[in-house]
Amino acid sequence: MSQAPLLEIEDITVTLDKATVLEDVSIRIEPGETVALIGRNGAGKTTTFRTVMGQTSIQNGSIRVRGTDLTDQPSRSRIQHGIGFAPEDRRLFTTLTVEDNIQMSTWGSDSISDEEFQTRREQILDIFPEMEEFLDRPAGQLSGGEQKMVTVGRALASDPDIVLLDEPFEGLAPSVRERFREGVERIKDLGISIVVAESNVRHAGEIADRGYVIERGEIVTSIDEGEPIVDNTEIKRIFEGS
Ligand SMILES: Nc1ncnc2c1ncn2[C@@H]1O[C@H](COP(=O)(O)OP(=O)(O)OP(=O)(O)O)[C@@H](O)[C@H]1O
Repeated sequence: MSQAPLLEIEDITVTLDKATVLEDVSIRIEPGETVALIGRNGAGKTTTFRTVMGQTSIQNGSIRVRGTDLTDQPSRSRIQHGIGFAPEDRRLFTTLTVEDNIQMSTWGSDSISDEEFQTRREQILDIFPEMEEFLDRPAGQLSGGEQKMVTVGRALASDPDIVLLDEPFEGLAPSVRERFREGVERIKDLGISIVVAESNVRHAGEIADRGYVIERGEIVTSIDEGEPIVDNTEIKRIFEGS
């Protein structure tokens, strides 16, 4: 019998304020993969991630991690099952230090001891050594790029098997973006699966093994490993109108 996928989003439909924002969205992620969820602004990427994290109510469908159904579980349980999330809007506690923001994500978790957290902390600083410089500063005093770094660090603190990165490169200066790309490569090297939401096709093509294309809340095509992302026909239609 084949093993259940690491993350399986099956036929999810989400209605917000009477509008259907996601319709029958299905995505499967296997261990160690980096997969892009590509779509224009408003296509439904953030809502997909928020639904995986239990932050929206779901009309239909299921979310499973290694075959365990988490559809009705709270966000905390999803984190404990190994899903980390770096939201686009960051959601940091601006008056708390970076260190506290990161450690808070493990509060209430039975599965992470102080010792394990120290190991995670070292791993995070290994991925983004520059964070050492601002660990003691309130998160609200950091630049946008630094704050993004903290959200990724926070997503890694709970020892995830998979992280959801929502537009991690958006708004970053080219040099900072390059640092982020290196950071993402390090996360991959740790064997952590990544789902990256991207409205920038080139960025998606640079880091993802394969992809799903989302348009108006529906997955319109998937791009297999080895197939070019940037030159995909549906991508061209959506992004270039050709
Ligand atoms: N709370 C809400 N109530 C009603 N509609 C919503 C709500 N949240 C999102 N939407 C709508 O759902 C659609 C998908 O939004 P979503 O944020 O998931 O898109 P996205 O692909 O992540 O784009 P972006 O990167 O611009 O956030 C949009 O049309 C948006 O206006």
